[in-house]
Amino acid sequence: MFLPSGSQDDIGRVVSSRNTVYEIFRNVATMRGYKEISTPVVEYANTFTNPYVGMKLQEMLKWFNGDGEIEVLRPDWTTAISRALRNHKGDQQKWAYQGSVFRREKPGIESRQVGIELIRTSSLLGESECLLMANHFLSRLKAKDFIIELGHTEIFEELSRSLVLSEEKAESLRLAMHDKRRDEVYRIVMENNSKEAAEELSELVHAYGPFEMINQYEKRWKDRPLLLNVIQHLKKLAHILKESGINDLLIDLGRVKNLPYYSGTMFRGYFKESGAICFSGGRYDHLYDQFQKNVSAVGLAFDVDILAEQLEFKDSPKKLLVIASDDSLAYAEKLRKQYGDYIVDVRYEQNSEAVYDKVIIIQKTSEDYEVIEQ
Ligand SMILES: N[C@@H](Cc1c[nH]c[nH+]1)C(=O)O
Repeated sequence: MFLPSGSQDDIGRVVSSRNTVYEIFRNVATMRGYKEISTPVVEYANTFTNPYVGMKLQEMLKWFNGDGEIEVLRPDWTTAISRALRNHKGDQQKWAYQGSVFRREKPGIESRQVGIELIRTSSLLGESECLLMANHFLSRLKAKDFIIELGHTEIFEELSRSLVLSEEKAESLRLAMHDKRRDEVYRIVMENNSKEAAEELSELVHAYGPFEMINQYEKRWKDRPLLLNVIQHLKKLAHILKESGINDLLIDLGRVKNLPYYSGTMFRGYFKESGAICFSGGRYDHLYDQFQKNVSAVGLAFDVDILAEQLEFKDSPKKLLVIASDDSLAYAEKLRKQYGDYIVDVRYEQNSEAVYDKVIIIQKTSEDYEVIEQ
């Protein structure tokens, strides 16, 4: 009644967990040489809907401004950052950000992200840094049970290149690939009378599993230079990850892009137990074309809400309750020094809800203060 549907207040643990995620992210990003960047929450819709980006206006939170232009709440950091950095001079390659994005398709509308964007790096350096940073950050969050999935936009693009499909049909095909509906993929492609493509694409739906599966496809595509190149690139990337101790890798060679601007390697991180996606990203070398700039770029964003959910507070400090009065507030403040490693809560009476490791009462005597431990 007081809040629009999709908006909500949060209290206590969930807020603390998110803030812990933000803090650890900032620390890891700083220590890896990232520079922080922030962009406004309100932008022009066209920044995200223009053909270079291709996001859908229907999914954005939007309104008309006084001049009749459509403005939106930031639906995507990557696009906003490319706009912000389009004329940036200097050699900084690694950028880090934190804040909300707003998309209608997401339950809750607002989702909190922390993320990184790397520009003008060689492709292996940029992609491996994204995933090594993800591993570093998730380890700092003590989130060990995750798995990384690698995919590449060019496999589906190459195998469907020869098809002549209306925009609508192309979208249905992409959707069927995304949902792994093999029969539907076969049916749509057969409408095009392309038996070979229908077989290849419907088989691609199942090119999903442990990373080692990639060797099969390396053999299968040995005479197809473009596909072979993609496979060898993914193998090199996986090799760097494995050498760095990251062994839980999957491939999804049939993956289609979840954001229109991806052009190359894509990656996602899943929690094994819940299957929740904790990060998602990829290469987008053509996003800067809209500014007549040729900039290679790759990045990923972490879902703060998902990360915060699985955070455990193992070593939270002990709690002290100081019961004071109007006369002893200044004295109670002094006690904080003495109990430097405690969480110190000053109140006038007991708290019926919280549990404390220690409770002390300050009583003012005629001369001084008396501290009584309970
Ligand atoms: N902006 C993407 C993540 C990403 C960052 N950089 C590249 N991709 C998302 O919201 O899913």
